[in-house]
Amino acid sequence: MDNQTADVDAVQQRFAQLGVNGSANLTSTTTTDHVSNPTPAAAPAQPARQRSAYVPPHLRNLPPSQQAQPAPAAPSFVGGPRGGPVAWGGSRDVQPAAAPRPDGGRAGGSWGGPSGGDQHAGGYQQRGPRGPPSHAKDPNDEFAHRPDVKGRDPRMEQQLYGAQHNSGINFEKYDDIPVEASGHDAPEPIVDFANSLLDELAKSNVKLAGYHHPTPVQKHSVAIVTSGRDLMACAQTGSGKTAAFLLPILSQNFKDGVPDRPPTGGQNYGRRPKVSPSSLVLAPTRELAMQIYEEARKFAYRSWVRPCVCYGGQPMVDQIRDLERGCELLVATPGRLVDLIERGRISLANVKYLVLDEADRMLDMGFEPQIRRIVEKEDMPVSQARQTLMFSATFPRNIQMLARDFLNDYIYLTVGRVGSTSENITQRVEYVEEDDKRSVLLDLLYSDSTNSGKANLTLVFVETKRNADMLCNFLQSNNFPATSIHGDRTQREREQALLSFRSARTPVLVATAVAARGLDIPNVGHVINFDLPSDIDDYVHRIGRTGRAGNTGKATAFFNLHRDKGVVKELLEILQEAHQEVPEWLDACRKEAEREMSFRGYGGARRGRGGSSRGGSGGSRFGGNVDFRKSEGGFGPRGGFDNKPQGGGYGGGYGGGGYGGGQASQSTSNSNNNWF
Ligand SMILES: Nc1ncnc2c1ncn2[C@@H]1O[C@H](COP(=O)(O)OP(=O)(O)OP(=O)(O)O)[C@@H](O)[C@H]1O
Repeated sequence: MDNQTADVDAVQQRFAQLGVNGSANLTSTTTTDHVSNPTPAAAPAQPARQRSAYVPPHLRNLPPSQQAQPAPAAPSFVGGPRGGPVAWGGSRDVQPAAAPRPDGGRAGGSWGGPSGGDQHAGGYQQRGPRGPPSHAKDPNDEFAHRPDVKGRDPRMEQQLYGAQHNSGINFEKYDDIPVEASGHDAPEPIVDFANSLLDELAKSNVKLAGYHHPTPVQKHSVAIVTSGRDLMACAQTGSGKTAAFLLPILSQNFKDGVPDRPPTGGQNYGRRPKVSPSSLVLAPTRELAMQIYEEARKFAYRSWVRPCVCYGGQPMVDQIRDLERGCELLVATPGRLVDLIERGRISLANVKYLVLDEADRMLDMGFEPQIRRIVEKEDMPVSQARQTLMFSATFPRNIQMLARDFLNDYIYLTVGRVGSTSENITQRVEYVEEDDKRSVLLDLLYSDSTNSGKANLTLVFVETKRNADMLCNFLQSNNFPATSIHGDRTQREREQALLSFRSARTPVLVATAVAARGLDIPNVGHVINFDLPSDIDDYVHRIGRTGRAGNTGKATAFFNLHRDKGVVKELLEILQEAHQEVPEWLDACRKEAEREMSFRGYGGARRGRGGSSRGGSGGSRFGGNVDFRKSEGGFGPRGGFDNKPQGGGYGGGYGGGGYGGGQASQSTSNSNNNWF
């Protein structure tokens, strides 16, 4: 038997063991054909089909006698953990035990963690006896004249900036995206980093990070924040929002100079002093918090600003120990931060810069009480005495209400249409019945692995934790190296799964919505919505895990009318908005769904939102690309609003259910526990 035949046999055996039943008509078509063109009428009521053994796409058009004959070599993923290929048919051991440590060997996986030695950009010189020696400053150093800037540390630079993934492809195309900044006296955007008002150390770190041009959101945000204004910014996924808030804040920190107070905040009535950061970033998920923290380390390099991160699922004692070594910029999830405040370990009295990243997600996850407590009921300075920034790719109206309470005379910045998807992502929607989903998924994974010449990672989203485990097991049992991430896995397991995925050891990650937001993983080439989410904003964030920073990516959604009719209208709008191909059957499904909903008396989209998730207009989701202050009383401090929480729905958009009574968080907090 020659090698090729052996490969094909191996592939055949793998698929033969699937226990996945392909339908009769599926076996005679290509991947695309069998899923994308059902007639709308036929789609909901598929005839009973005879089940047969799964036949991979490359063999489908051959007569049965040839189906076991030579075919393409077994697919492989290039770029395994040590740069070598990882064959699909390789080991089933998907544990990332010996994965490389891009962080230079910190404890606790790729995310490191406060307990894993001192990995802080600003902290390495403050280390105790076990740390490396301080790096003396070269007299020719460009910062030789600045006592607040430390010497260079090549090892640290390698750790922080070693693996740059910004390809720069299409990056300039961002300049075509329409930008709107509303609010009075919005400052002019910067043109480039070099000529901006950023502190010189910030500029130097930007260069080290490999950022040559600012993205549109960065151009505006740098100008707005350095001019001292509050900001609410909406920009597409992957468009550089993290640096858009970290850079100007750190730059302001550098300009402000080392504060004239002890790094740990001073008096605490005989107890250990409280940690008292000057910048606080709140993020919804642990993984996102870690990611922001890692970015902060890049931009804080050589400075006195020491970033720290705190999130649940990790021993509090380690985090406290790390905080006590000094913390000027704290990235935290709201729950853990409240715990630390309750234990008297953190004071917010010195906060000058407050950021809420993915604020809408935090509300959806039920964090509104914690956020309001942190911002309004502890010792944080009032909005006029701090700068507050809110960032997200989507901005439902309830978030605008939060902005009204937290922000002061802010600029509302939209880059592109709010909630739109990047045109760098090619989106496809395939009609797939529930029973066929696994089989179609295998087709897609198989064809990706044969077509792609580079290390492409695939992220598969499902709705429930249980389904994530089951699908992951299914893929593993078919020799597709996969791992999973969801809320029932321990933090360590979650971090290991991400590390394993990032390093392409397991190039398929099955995830619930816990991985939908903010995660920035290079080389995610394909996002598959195995289950479409019930909220279209989640769709936008999920597919935004690919096509980031000007790179291209693709997204495939499995749609069927039985399950997904609630999102069909908004999905269609998103496709049109991003100039994507809209299958005719999808439009027919929309009509069918609308007919059914009007028959049942639905007011609009699901979850009690009586209409669009933006603007509350009840119409198009893109009707709400507006600063709501425009329609409700103009700008200026507080925009002329009273500060009371809203009682009922907003403009008819939120009165129907989950968002009534100002309790947006509670209506969906359970879903966080059960689903993610
Ligand atoms: N000016 C820039 N030049 C080159 N790369 C950049 C620039 N700004 C950001 N990036 C890179 O782009 C990627 C995406 O950035 P980031 O994670 O901040 O996006 P985002 O807008 O926050 O996305 P999401 O909405 O999904 O959270 C990151 O890898 C980041 O390092």
